[in-house]
Amino acid sequence: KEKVEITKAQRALMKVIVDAYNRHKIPQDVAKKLLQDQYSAEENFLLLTEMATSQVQVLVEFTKNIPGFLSLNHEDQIALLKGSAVEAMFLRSAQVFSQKMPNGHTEVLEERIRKSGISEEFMTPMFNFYKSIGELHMIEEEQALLTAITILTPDRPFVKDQQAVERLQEPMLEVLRKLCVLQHPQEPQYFARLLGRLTELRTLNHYHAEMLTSWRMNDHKFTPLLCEIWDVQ
Ligand SMILES: COc1ccc(-c2nc3ccccc3n2[C@H](C(=O)NC2CCCCC2)C2CCCCC2)c(OC)c1
Repeated sequence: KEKVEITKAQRALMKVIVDAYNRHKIPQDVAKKLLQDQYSAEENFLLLTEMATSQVQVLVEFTKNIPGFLSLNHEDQIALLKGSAVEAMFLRSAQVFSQKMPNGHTEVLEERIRKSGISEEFMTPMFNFYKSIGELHMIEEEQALLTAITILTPDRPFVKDQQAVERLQEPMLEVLRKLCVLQHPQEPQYFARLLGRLTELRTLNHYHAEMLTSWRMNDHKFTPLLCEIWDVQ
């Protein structure tokens, strides 16, 4: 039986990531807002673009706190952010959707999202992902590390020095692996399940631009930041 122990250095790395993650969590208010009222497709689209814009800004701040990130080649820093922003947004949405809510609230939230204006064909892949994240019952350390690992994916388009990114991602993967063994001793394959979610997350990337342009309304307006990050307009 492998005796797993998180070293002092690994605990310090985890603390840096979790503190940054908690400091840069956008307010959960989007779920509360959606539970309060029903909005038109136009209002929902505006809410999505506002939430997504602030989430990208928060993601940049979180990423700057990842040890070693600011020492990477500057073009590679941009390539990593651009390459992971949509995945980080869906990962955050899944965490918001899976958070503990009073009885029946998650069902109302799901209903509001289903009727928000997004076209039918994307509901299944999106909710399948949200539910598969929810089933993992991740602790915040796992959520924070998974977000950092998503950002530090070496094979994003246009990344020049992939080895430098691997050198940052590997210690995160090792801490997460140990954490999973310690947190879920009954589930030796838990870490593999967690990484499997990252593969599912990449498929949402493919749907993303079409989810936006097919939103049930005319004249989809995006903020300049979202035009940079999303493949729209
Ligand atoms: C591209 O298509 C879509 C479709 C749905 C969502 C989504 N899934 C959600 C699950 C839980 C709560 C909110 C959720 N959202 C939108 C939102 O506000 N997402 C925020 C993005 C930044 C990080 C926090 C969540 C809602 C959907 C209902 C209409 C208003 C926007 C989504 O979030 C990427 C993207």
